[in-house]
Amino acid sequence: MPTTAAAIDPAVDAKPTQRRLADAERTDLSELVDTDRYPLHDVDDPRLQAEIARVREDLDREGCAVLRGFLRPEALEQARDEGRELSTKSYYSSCRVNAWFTSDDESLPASDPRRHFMERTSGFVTRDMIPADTVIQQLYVSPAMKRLVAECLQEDEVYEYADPFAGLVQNVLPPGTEQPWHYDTNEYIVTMMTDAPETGGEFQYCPNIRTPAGENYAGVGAVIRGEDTTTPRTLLLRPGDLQLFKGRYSLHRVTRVGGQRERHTAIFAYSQQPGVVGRLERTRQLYGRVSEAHIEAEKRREVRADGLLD
Ligand SMILES: O=C(O)CCC(=O)C(=O)O
Ligand SMILES: [Fe+2]
Repeated sequence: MPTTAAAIDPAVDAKPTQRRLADAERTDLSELVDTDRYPLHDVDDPRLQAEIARVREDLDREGCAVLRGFLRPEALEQARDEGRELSTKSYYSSCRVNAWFTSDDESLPASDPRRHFMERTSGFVTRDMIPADTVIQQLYVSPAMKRLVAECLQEDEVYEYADPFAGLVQNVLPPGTEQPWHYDTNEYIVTMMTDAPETGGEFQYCPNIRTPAGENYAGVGAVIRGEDTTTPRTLLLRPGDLQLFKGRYSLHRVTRVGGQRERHTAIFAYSQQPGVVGRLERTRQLYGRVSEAHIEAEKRREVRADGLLD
């Protein structure tokens, strides 16, 4: 006769699991998020409305906003421990890049900022490696989180990436590494540090240093060469703060990490449309491998480029 766990110990049945799993129907994040300050389950709550209004203002003004103390202390402790465990699965790549990620152009004078190359080390743990019971995976898929991000960005809806790797990643910066000055290709990113280095690893940004009307090479060059130290702002970020950042026009970097401890940041990637999958070559470059989803998405793009289907 088969015996079930419940038959042996009735308490098991009464308390099936302690750990919550990522669930795209779960709106109540009160175990993880400081919902006294950010009552995510009720978008109409005046406390949340006030926070959203402030975030919108900050984003409009300087492309950067922070929801301080977003995680509850116990959830932060869990996220930090999970991040430390996950970091052993990081894929690292290093390359020399300029702020635009373009290749060297010898026709330009040596002093041009496009010829200023900096060492960039990326360490990433991809979504497929991040278990469903981790704090960051639970947050990423929750409708309450998506609603918050959509409200802050004044979008109707935001969606998880369909990309099996890139939707949620943990960014790992070991001591001695940095993310040099750059712009993002995404309109915005949502991030949360889960572990801070002992020294360095500071997020610095130059609000709207370029605009759709111009690159402002002179101004950008002065920052990149370290001649202009007054334009960059340093944002004090603490583990458990949620950051929204629009990086298309605001040059930014993470300074070199010092001390013994790594810097861990969760990056929550959302899009305006469902079904987003990253490009094949870019995926290989960033994560060292690709999935069937990337290969198939690339094939569909090629078909579309021919104009033969849809
Ligand atoms: O880790 C951060 O705080 C931001 C990193 C960044 O700029 C990026 O991933 O593009
Ligand atoms: Fe960036």
